[in-house]
Amino acid sequence: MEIKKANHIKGQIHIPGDKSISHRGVMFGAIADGTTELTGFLDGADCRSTIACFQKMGIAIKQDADHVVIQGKGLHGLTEPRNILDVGNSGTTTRLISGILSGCPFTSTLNGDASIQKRPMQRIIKPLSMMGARITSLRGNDCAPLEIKGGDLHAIHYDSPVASAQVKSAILLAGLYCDGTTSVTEPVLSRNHTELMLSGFGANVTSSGRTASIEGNPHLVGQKIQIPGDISSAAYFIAAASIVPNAELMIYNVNCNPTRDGILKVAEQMGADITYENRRKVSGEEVCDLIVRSSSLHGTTIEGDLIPTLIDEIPVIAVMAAFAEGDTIIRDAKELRVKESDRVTSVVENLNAMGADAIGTEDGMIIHGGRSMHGTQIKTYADHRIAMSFAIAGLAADGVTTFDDPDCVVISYPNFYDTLQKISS
Ligand SMILES: O=C(O)C1=C[C@@H](OP(=O)(O)O)[C@@H](O)[C@H](O)C1
Ligand SMILES: C=C(OP(=O)(O)O)C(=O)O
Repeated sequence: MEIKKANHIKGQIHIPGDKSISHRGVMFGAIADGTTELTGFLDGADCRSTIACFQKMGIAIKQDADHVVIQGKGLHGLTEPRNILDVGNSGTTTRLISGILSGCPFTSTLNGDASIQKRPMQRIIKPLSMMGARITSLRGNDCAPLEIKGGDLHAIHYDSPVASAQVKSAILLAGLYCDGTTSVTEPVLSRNHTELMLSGFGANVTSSGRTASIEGNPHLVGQKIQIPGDISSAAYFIAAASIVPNAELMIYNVNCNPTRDGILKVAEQMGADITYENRRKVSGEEVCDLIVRSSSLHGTTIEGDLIPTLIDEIPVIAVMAAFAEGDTIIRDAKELRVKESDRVTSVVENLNAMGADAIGTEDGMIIHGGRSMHGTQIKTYADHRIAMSFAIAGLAADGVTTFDDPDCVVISYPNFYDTLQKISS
């Protein structure tokens, strides 16, 4: 894959389904009674890992591209898997499924690729163990592989030290298997797809500020769910249309849930030209169409409550910052260091290799924008978001940009390069 400097961007695109919502649709469908039908499902490697895990526990799931039908067996219908559950590269699969497995009276083992074996799991092991699950990190390093012996849980209130929807969701899902109310308070509110979707399936979920609560033993009923496009995937095209001259791009069907829309706020704060059309609600989620045109961007500060609303978009925001005038400061984003790669290091290293002036900090980075940028071979660290972010940088940099592992985009956006080619020239 080679990316060359683009002279303009034009067109209309539909981006693939939201990854977070796709995972949840499969998981909640599996533990609901009856049929769940998902349209707009993200046919990416991470969501396929989630499907495969539930198939191994006796759930019939048929997938045809972005259409998925799940024959749910109810809260207590999963069967003990005969083999290891392979979570692949997916942190969301690992942490959410652990919440469900904690409630199931059998033993299971989760494992995944080299990246997942380095991601921190103590953050779910601790609260799920407090609820009564017996979870062992088999190599004693608080990472996968994990062995989970579930059953006999009790409700807790948990003050989470980390703003993480994966941690919150694991606890709420385990709470389904408890008598009474389970609740989680986060330091900063994280994405709320679990709360919205579980309540659509019939659970009694309430949210008040940074606290989400769930009543145990609900009757979950299969649903028809239309999954909106992923704002984390739209982010690459929002950035591209903002930094390439002569751009006008229509992006249809973007999930703009306020717990996910930080990229839009920050892009506008940096001077991006974004028009919103056709705001609507689809299957409980806010959706809109976007028109993005070229603009001249300037630096900004990104911190605090905004961080969880754009955590996965920081790599591409950093790229925008390198093409903006002035300084961009990103702080309170220590979580970047424990994603598919250490995204402080992987972003800063690649930006500087392209000619930018970026410095990594303990919890973020500082980018002195407006330097002259040139193509290079990008080190993706097998991280889909690094590959896609630097493909966008390549569109606005001089020369040619290549990648050591371009195919890692299959995790969240298999057709990424096709769509990029279609709209840029
Ligand atoms: O719940 C989810 O679907 C996700 C939550 C976020 O992770 P954390 O919960 O670790 O912040 C995000 O980075 C990830 O891509 C998806
Ligand atoms: C962090 C991500 O996903 P996960 O945690 O599910 O691996 C991501 O998609 O950027």
